[in-house]
Amino acid sequence: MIELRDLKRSFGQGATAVHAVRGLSLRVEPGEVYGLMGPNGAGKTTALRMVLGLLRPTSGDAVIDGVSVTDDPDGVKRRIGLVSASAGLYPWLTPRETLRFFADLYGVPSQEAAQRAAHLAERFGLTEFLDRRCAGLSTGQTQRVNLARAVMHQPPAMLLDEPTRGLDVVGSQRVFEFVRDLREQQRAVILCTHRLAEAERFCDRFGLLHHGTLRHEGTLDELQAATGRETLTEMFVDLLSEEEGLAEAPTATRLQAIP
Ligand SMILES: Nc1ncnc2c1ncn2[C@@H]1O[C@H](COP(=O)(O)OP(=O)(O)OP(=O)(O)O)[C@@H](O)[C@H]1O
Repeated sequence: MIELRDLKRSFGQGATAVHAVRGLSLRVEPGEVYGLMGPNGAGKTTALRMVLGLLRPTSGDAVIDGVSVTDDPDGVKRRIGLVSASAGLYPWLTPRETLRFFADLYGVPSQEAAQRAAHLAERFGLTEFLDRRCAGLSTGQTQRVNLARAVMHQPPAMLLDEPTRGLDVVGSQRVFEFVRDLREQQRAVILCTHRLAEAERFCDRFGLLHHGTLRHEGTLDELQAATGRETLTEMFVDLLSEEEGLAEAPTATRLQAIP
């Protein structure tokens, strides 16, 4: 399970401080895919970096599978897998070496690591380029190695940050299958993406983040009932328009903030 407890993070101090995350609380159960959505600058990356133990919260905590990130950031790293569009691979390693390297990093015994690597290579179609240097791989091939690498240590929690960015239809489809597998394997998943239509299809529940606070949370049905809008895109337009004083929708159909 992933639990964020009143997580806050500011950068700088005084009048020029940026309050990137202003008290974020949410819970993702095993087998649930949670879409953490928000416009540019909403605070998604800052929140994910805190959950990963890469950035210390100003206050609050994130608890992964019972382990607190503020008490035991290394323990949390062992329990989380990350897939990020911006995470590169070591160019001088091959995919085979990459999988073994990450297995070592997470303390997976070598015989088990070899078995998992073989299984994942098969599952993600890496076999034909398993011994080629990662520097020469295409974007789609790199992402397949990234997906395999992220689950080498079989973490109970997964963070997916723009996992389909730069991928073609086939590459994106592979990511969706990966997400389905994660759900079936009872992992708790947070997915951040700007591709709202994709998110609607693949997430069980959503949190709409804006200026570092969760403005709405629920299943798509619940969000539709609360906002009077059909799609996440319409909800986002409302959210942004509201802020800029451009909203023309009558009050009853405009978004209601979480108290
Ligand atoms: N290291 C930093 N120093 C100062 N400000 C920062 C830092 N990191 C993030 N911010 C600010 O915090 C706010 C939230 O940024 P963040 O990257 O978390 O947003 P995001 O929702 O991930 O945006 P995007 O969708 O564009 O990636 C932004 O105003 C950003 O400029």
